[in-house]
This record gives sequence, C-alpha cells and structure tokens, in this order.
Amino acid sequence: MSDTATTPRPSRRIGALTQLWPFVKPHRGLALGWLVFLGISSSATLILPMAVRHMIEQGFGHASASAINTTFIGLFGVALVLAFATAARYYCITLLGERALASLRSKLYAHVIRLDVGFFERNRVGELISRLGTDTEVIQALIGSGISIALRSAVMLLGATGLMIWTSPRLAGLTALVIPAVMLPIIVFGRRVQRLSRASQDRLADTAAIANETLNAAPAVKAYAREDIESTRYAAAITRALATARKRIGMRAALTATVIVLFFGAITLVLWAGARDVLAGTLSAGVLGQFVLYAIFAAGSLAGLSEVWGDVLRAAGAMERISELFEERADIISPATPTPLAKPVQGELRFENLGFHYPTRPDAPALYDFNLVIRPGETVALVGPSGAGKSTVFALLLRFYDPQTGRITLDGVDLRALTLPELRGAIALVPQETVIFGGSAADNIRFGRQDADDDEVHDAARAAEAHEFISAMAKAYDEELGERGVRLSGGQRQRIAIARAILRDAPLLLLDEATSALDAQSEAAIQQALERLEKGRTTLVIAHRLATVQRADRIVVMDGGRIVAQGTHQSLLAEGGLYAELARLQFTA
Ligand SMILES: Nc1ncnc2c1ncn2[C@@H]1O[C@H](COP(=O)(O)OP(=O)(O)OP(=O)(O)O)[C@@H](O)[C@H]1O
Repeated sequence: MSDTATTPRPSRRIGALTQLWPFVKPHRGLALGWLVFLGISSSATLILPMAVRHMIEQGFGHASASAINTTFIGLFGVALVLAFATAARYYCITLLGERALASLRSKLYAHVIRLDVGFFERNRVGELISRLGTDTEVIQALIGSGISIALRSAVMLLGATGLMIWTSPRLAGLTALVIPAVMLPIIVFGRRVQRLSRASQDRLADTAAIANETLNAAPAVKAYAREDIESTRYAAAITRALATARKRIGMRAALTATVIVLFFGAITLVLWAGARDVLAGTLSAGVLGQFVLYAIFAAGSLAGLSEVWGDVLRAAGAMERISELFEERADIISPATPTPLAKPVQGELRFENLGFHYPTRPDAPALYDFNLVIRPGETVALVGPSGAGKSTVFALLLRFYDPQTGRITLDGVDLRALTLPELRGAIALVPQETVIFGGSAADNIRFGRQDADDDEVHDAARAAEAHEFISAMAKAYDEELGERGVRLSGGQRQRIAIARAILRDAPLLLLDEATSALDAQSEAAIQQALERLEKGRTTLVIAHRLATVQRADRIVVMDGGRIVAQGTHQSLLAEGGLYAELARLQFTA
C-alpha cells in the first residue's frame, strides 16, 4: 500500500472545493447564522482595544467614579456579547461541517457501492476506505474549523488594519515597513516545516500499511514463525518515521523561536517609536495601548491565515480525489426502458454465441463460441479443469460483466433488457467463498431475503443443516457472527450460504462448489436438501467432485472457455474424453 492511500495530497486547484457547494447548500441557514455571529464577535473583539484606551485614559486621568463604573460595565457587556457570539458562531459552523460531511459520506458510499464489480477489481479497497474516511475528515476539518479560522482571520486582519490606520496613521506606516521583515522568514521557515510534516505523515502511513498487512494475516505470520522478522520490519519503519518526526520537531522549535523574536522585536520597535511620541506629547498613552492591541490582533490573524492555508490545499486535494470517485460511472446498469419478465418466471436460459474476455485481460478470452440452452427446471452441472471458465458463466449470468459478443436470455429476454433488481432477484447464488457480515446468525441468513420472518429463517436453516450448530451457540440465532465470520468453520459458513439461498426461493439457482467445504456426512445430508431445493428450479452447479454432479440432468464439460462435451455421467464416460479422464483421476485419487 502506498502512502497515497492514507495521506491526502495538497492540490494546487483550490477550485475543486467549489464541488462542496451541493453539500453545504441545504444548510444555508447555518452558514448565514455563522456569518452574522462572525460579524458580531469580530466587532466585539475590535471594540475591546477602544475600551482599554478609555480605561487607560480615565484610569490615569481624573475621571469620576460613575464614569469608571460605566466603562467597566460596558467592557463586561462587550465580553458577554463576544462570549455569546463566539459560541453561536462555533455551533453554526461545526454543525454545518458535520451535516455537510454526513451527506457527502452517505452519497459517496451509495455511489461507490453501486459501481461495477470490475471497478472493485481495479481499485484497492483500502484506498476506497481511506477516501471515505481520511479524505472526508480533512474536508470536515476545513469546513468545521479551517474556513472559520480563515474567514475570521481575514475579517479581523482587515478590521484591525483599518483601525490601526484610523488610530495612528504614523505608527501604522511604521508597522507596514516592519511587516515584510517579520513575515518573510516566517513564511520560508513555515514552508519547510510543512514539507517535513507531510513527509512525516507519509512515513507514519507506511508503518500503518505494514501493520495492516501483517495483522490481517496473523495466522500466516505465525505459521511461518515470522513474528521476529515482522517486528523488525515494523520497527525499522517506525525508526524512519521517528527520524523524519525529529527533523520536523527541530524545525518547528526553531520556527517558534524565530516567530517570538521577530514578533516581539517588531512590537518593541513600534512601542519604542510610540513611547517617544507619548513623551513628545504628540500621542496619548491610551491611543498607544489601543494601537498595540490592534497590531497584535492583526499579527495573530496573519498567523491564523498562513496556518490554515495548508489545510485548504490539503482539503482541495482530498476533494479532488473524492470528485474522481463521483465521476466513476457504472457500465452495467438497468436499461432506460426495461422489458419485464412474464410471471411466474419459467427459468429457461439460452447462451447464444457468447464471447467474453475480462476487461483487465483483453487478449485472453475467458469464454468463446459458447452456446447452451437450459430448459426450465433443468439441473445442469458445469465441470472442467481449473480456469475453464465455469465461474465466468455465473459472473455473466449475474451481469457482473456483459459479454463482448452474443447474448444470454432468460425466458427469451436478453439479460441486458431486464432491470438489475429483477434479474438478480430471480437468482439465488451459493458462492465458493461465503461472506459473513457483522450481525446475528438470523441477520446473516436473512441476507437472502430481507422480509423473511423468524419461522422462515429457522426453516431455511433446518433445510440447510445449519439449525443444529446455530442452536448450540450461546445466543442461538441472536449470536453475533462477527466480521468475516472468523468464529465459524468453512462448512458452517457454507451452510449459512445454503440457508440464504433456500430463503431466497428464486427460480434460478447457482451453486458454485456449494458443498466443497463439507465433510462427507454433512455433504450427504445437504445434498438431499439441495436436491429438494433444485426441484422446479433451473439450476447450474459448478463442482469438482464428480459425486456431486452425478445427480444432474445434464453434465456440460468445459475446457479453455468452450464447451467440449455434454451428456449424462454414463454417456460421457462412454465417450472417453476429458470427462472420463477427470472421473478416472477422481475415483482413483
Ligand atoms: N476477475 C477476473 N479478471 C481477469 N481474469 C479473470 C477473472 N476471473 C477469472 N479470470 C480468468 O478467466 C479464466 C476463467 O476463469 P474462471 O474463474 O471462470 O474459471 P473456473 O473454471 O471457474 O476455475 P476454478 O474451477 O478454478 O474456479 C481464467 O483464465 C481466469 O484466470
């Protein structure tokens, strides 16, 4: 895994951020509230130095007690307004960020999960998860605080600069002369720190990738006794990350010292010039105090702006990657004007002159010249050596891919003329690898048909020989099976898959090595269940074990993407071709 999977790159194209607008737009009210409270809190902050000037002037002068009271009550009033407006501003913008991101994440997920199977083969899942997580977090940070800091700093910078000029044009002029001398080194230094912190994030991402890879494969690491080697590899990556971090920390410390020296140097210079004016009687102490406070505000805002600039660039990079995902289009979609299937579905399948290669392997045809007619209710077994194209037939039936030539029809309708939910709703699949989702045993069986009630779930489990082991678990059907179902044996997972298919009760049944993980005894029991299930449905069975295909009405022998023979077990044996060879190897093995 490369670091691009975890670290959003900064982008030069700030324009990418405009694509956030559709997600922010529904929450215009919050944005407006934020702007109003930003205006109020900035004004209240900018009034404070004036209050300080009053205090200095009246405190040092001969003001009456009541005037002092009014000033302090006023000051506290301003503080109250500032407190309320700041809290309200924070509330509006943070909530806006959360809401916008919640809809961005949901929309992105809904978009990605609808993309073709081919898309998931081209893209690493780790990277997709990162886009859903890290990239959206970066954008959330920008909306929830970055934009807020940037705009607040910009408003404060403008306000403080204007008020500095208004307070004392002479000192403002002097400050303008000093600013470049202060800012230039800070910007140059800052850039270096930023580069180093990016490098250090990348190194950290490397360590995360190593940990992810090896912890996910913990049993393999143990089986090959590679704990020490893997620990060393991880420690080496950590050391590299640490070295980069040390450089960054050193640079950052130096930057801090530089900022303080330059900043206080500049303030001292301006104060010194101001103090001379106070001595000369051309400036009052109060005005000087007011001016210095504005100068501090202005400097703070400038620092704030430069700090969030990096965040803005990073968020633009993240948004660019997210937009790329949104631009991905699924090629396999329901047609605009679909043809409905006549009900009830008969289940007649026709493969006509089918030619297909996987998009990633254009020169290697996975199926060619493939012609097959399957009658309604017929059970057909596909056999052949590994790589013959058996699973590919299933993938095309499920429309994970479309063939480049020829067509497949169900009850006379081209699969491409059906809506995807109608086509896939007519199919129950028991795949080679059963996926168990986080959820209870009942939820996992209900994956076959969402609206099934408890009795139907239990019946399906009984028919799939899964009831016994589920009942033996502490919470039976409510037992959490956990991610990837690591607590279930291969055979148990397969029985859950069969229960799903039973529950689905679809007219087409696709069994891909459905009983490969079962022991002989369970297999015998499940074969009966499957036989019952196959009655009245068109069934395609992929099986390597010839014992499981003997009950098929017809056996289709495939090799190198083509059909090389078909018939019954007996007739194929008599022919003496590939099937007879496969049978000989199996029965003597
Ligand atoms: N997703 C894919 N992308 C590219 N090529 C693929 C893909 N899936 C399968 N293939 C290739 O297509 C050919 C047919 O594979 P398929 O999985 O259909 O064979 P199979 O007969 O089901 O084999 P097995 O019995 O081992 O499952 C093989 O050469 C395989 O390498």
